[in-house]
Amino acid sequence: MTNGVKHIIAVSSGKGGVGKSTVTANLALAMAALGQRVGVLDADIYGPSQAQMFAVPETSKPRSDDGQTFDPLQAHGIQLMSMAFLVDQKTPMIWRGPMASGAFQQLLNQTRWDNLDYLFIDMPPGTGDIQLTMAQKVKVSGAVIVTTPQDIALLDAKRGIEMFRQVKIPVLGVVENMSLHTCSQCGHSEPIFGEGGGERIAQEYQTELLGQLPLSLHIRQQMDQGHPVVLSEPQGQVAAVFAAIAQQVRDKVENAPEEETVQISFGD
Ligand SMILES: Nc1ncnc2c1ncn2[C@@H]1O[C@H](COP(=O)(O)OP(=O)(O)OP(=O)(O)O)[C@@H](O)[C@H]1O
Repeated sequence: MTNGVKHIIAVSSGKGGVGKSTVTANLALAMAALGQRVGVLDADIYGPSQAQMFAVPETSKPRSDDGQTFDPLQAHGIQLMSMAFLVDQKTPMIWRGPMASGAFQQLLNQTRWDNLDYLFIDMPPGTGDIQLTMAQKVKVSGAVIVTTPQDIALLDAKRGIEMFRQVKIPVLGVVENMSLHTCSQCGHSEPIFGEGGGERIAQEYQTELLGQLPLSLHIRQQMDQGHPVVLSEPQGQVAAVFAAIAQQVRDKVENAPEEETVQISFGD
């Protein structure tokens, strides 16, 4: 077990830009609203965005009293660590790649998480080194797959589900983001990225559609300002969807049979 953490939940997407980080931040806050102690680890080395989403100033660095371990930052009641704190974002992508697994392990092992019930990991998109490192090195209670209903995103999401299955990490379900857009002027709703994709993929892989989130100007604006919608509109419809997703995640993890969370060994 990772020190100080009861359950690790990987939030993953096949394709970039489908809203994985937005879902991670809001889901973490929704889980905290259920009375759980929650942390977020931003492992998206190619575009760490959690610090911005939690309104943490760019210059913030985690404290290290002993030079070996880091204290996570605190934001909106969430313990936060990010690749962005360790890897200079001006370092070219091509160099960041090989550093990724090492930096990820460092974040996992050298962060002094304070008694967390849930640690949500914002994964880089795709099925690369970090995913494998995670599967090899830590016990993950489950993965949440984020996708838009668009065919191209679904195709990549399927690859993600298959990868988690192969490494024996239980897939807790699918979150369909940017499902429907309702025009703020005329009220007309349109499925800009297609319809029913999340449900189809959930059925195909015998998992569940955990929730559907609208494509909404408000979600984007609040996120950019560092006030995720779950915080800024706790009584709103979107917060209710996140609350329902958080409850399902908690129920699935807490009721999982012991063997489902057993880690396979790659014999490293
Ligand atoms: N439901 C939504 N409605 C409107 N905008 C959204 C929604 N979800 C996410 N966004 C916006 O889309 C952009 C991409 O979202 P986000 O960074 O969460 O995606 P990602 O999948 O984590 O991307 P990456 O793979 O690049 O890290 C952001 O500007 C975010 O505010």
